[in-house]
Amino acid sequence: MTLTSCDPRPVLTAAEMRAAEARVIAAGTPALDLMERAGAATVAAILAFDPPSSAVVLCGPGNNGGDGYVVARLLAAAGVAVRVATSGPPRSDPARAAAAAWDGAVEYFDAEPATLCVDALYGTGLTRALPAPEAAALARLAGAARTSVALDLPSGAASDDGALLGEVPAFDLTVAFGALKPAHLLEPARSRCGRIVVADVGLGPLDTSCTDNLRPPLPTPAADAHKYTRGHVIVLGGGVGRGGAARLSAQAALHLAGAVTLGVPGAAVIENAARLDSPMLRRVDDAEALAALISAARPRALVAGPGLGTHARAAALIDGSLASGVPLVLDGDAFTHFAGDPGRLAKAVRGPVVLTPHEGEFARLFGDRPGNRIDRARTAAALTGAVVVLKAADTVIAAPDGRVRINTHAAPWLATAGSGDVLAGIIAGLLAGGRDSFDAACAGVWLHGDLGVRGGPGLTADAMHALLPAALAAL
Ligand SMILES: NC(=O)C1=CN([C@@H]2O[C@H](COP(=O)(O)OP(=O)(O)OC[C@H]3O[C@@H](n4cnc5c(N)ncnc54)[C@H](O)[C@@H]3O)[C@@H](O)[C@H]2O)[C@@H](O)CC1
Ligand SMILES: Nc1ncnc2c1ncn2[C@@H]1O[C@H](COP(=O)(O)OP(=O)(O)O)[C@@H](O)[C@H]1O
Ligand SMILES: [K+]
Repeated sequence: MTLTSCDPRPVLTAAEMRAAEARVIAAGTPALDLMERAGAATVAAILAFDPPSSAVVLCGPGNNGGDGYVVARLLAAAGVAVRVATSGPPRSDPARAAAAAWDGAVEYFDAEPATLCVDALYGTGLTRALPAPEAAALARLAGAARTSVALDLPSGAASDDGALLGEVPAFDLTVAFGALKPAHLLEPARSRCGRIVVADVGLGPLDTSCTDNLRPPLPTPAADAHKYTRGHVIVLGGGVGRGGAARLSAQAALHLAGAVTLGVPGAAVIENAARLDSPMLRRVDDAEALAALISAARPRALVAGPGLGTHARAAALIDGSLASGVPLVLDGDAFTHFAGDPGRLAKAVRGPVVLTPHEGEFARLFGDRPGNRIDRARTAAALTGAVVVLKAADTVIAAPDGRVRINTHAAPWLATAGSGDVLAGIIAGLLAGGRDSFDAACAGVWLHGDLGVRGGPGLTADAMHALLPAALAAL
C-alpha cells in the first residue's frame, strides 16, 4: 500500500520495527545504508527546524548511537562545529562502521554544552533505565542547549508503551525512523518528544493495523435528505435530578443526526421537558417501552449509560438496547452493569457496539489486564466483539479485528465533567449517519478532541456541543 500525506501513519512496536528492518536488509539493503538515510533525514529536519552553530551528539552503544555518528559527520559537513560524546565504543557492526567514518574527536560525558544537543543514546533497543551518568549528562546537555533533538525516541522512553524508565528531558524535536512507535503517541513519553518528524528510511510497505487517528471527512447529508434519512438517535436517560449526562449526549448527537429522542422514566419527564427544545422526549420506563419506541422510531443508533443509574430499569434498558441489534454506544453506568463480567457483555452483543470507558471504567468492566493501553484496548475489543474507545489524553480506539487508532488531536481542557457524555453523543450521531462502528468511533474521538482544541481554557461540557458546527465546517 502506498501512503499519501493524508493516510494514517503506521505505529510499530520495537519487534515490528526490527522485523521490517530485517526484511529490507535480507532483500539486499545494507544496515549501514538505513543508518545513512536516517542520519541524512535527521540533519535535514534539524536544519529546517533551527540551524545550529555548534552541536554535541551523545552516542550510545547500539544502532541509535550509530545514527548519531552519521548525524555528527553530516552536520560537520554542513559547517556546524560538532563534538561527539560517548561512554564507550559502539557494539554493532553498522554502528562501528558509522563511528569509523566520523573523523572528529570523541569525548566522555563531561562534554561542554553546545547550541544543539542530539540524543543518540538509545532508541527501540532500550531495555532498562539509563545508567545514572548518562542520564545526568543528557539532562545537563539537553537543558543547556538552545535546541534538543532526539533520534528515533527520547532516550529513557519505552518504545512500546510510552512509559519513562527514568528522568527524560523534554525535547524540541524527535525524528522517528521508518515509522511512529507507540511512545510517540502515548503519554507520558509523547509529551517529551516535542515536534515529531517521521523520516522515510525505505522500509517499504508497513503493517497498518495500528495507526494514528486522522481528521475524518465531513459527514455531508444527501441533497434530498430529510431528518429521518439523516438518522435518528435514541438516548436513554436516568431518573429525576440525574438527567444532565443524557441531555449532553442528546444535544451533541443532534448536531450530527437528523433527529434525537431522549427516553426517560415517567418521573423525569417534566424535568427534561423544561430543559430541552430540539431533542424529542418520550417516557421509557422499561424494556417493553424501549422495544415499542425502537419499533416505532426505527433509530439508527442508541446511547445507554450516561446518567442511566444502576437500578433495575437501567439494567433492563441496557440489556434491551443490546438485544435490539441497533448500533449502540455504551458508556458510564453500563460498565457497572457488566462489572467484572465482560463475557456476559460479549454474549449480549448483537449489532455494532462502541464502548467508551476511561481507565477506571475499563478496570471495572475488564479487571486488571496486562499490557499497555494498545494491548488492553485490543484485547477488550476482541473479547467483547465491540469497538473499545479507551479514553484519556491519548485515547486508543480498538476494533475486534485488531485495528487500532491512537488519537492525539485533543487538549487537556477536555478533562471536565460531562465531556465523555458529549463524546458518546457524537459517536452515536455518526453511527446514525451510517458509518460503521470503528469509523464512527475514530471520527467521533477526533471531533471531540477538536472541541477541546477549539474551546480552550475554561471549556465546560455544556458549552461543547455549540462548538460542533464550526468543528464540522472545518473538516
Ligand atoms: N529499525 C530500523 O529500521 C532502523 C533503526 N535504526 C536505529 O536503530 C535503533 C535500534 O538499535 P538497537 O536495536 O541497536 O538499539 P539501541 O541503539 O536503542 O540500544 C541497544 C543497545 O543498548 C543496550 N542497552 C539497552 N538499554 C540499555 C541501558 N539502559 N543501559 C545500557 N545499555 C543499554 C543494549 O544492550 C544494546 O547494546 C533505532 O532506535 C534506530 O535509531 C536506524 O539505524 C535506521 C533504521
Ligand atoms: N488531559 C486530557 N487531554 C485530552 N483529552 C482528555 C484529557 N483528559 C480527559 N480527556 C478526554 O475527556 C473525556 C473525559 O471523559 P470522561 O472521563 O468519561 O468524563 P465524564 O465522565 O465526566 O463525562 C474523554 O473523551 C477523554 O479522552
Ligand atoms: K535517542
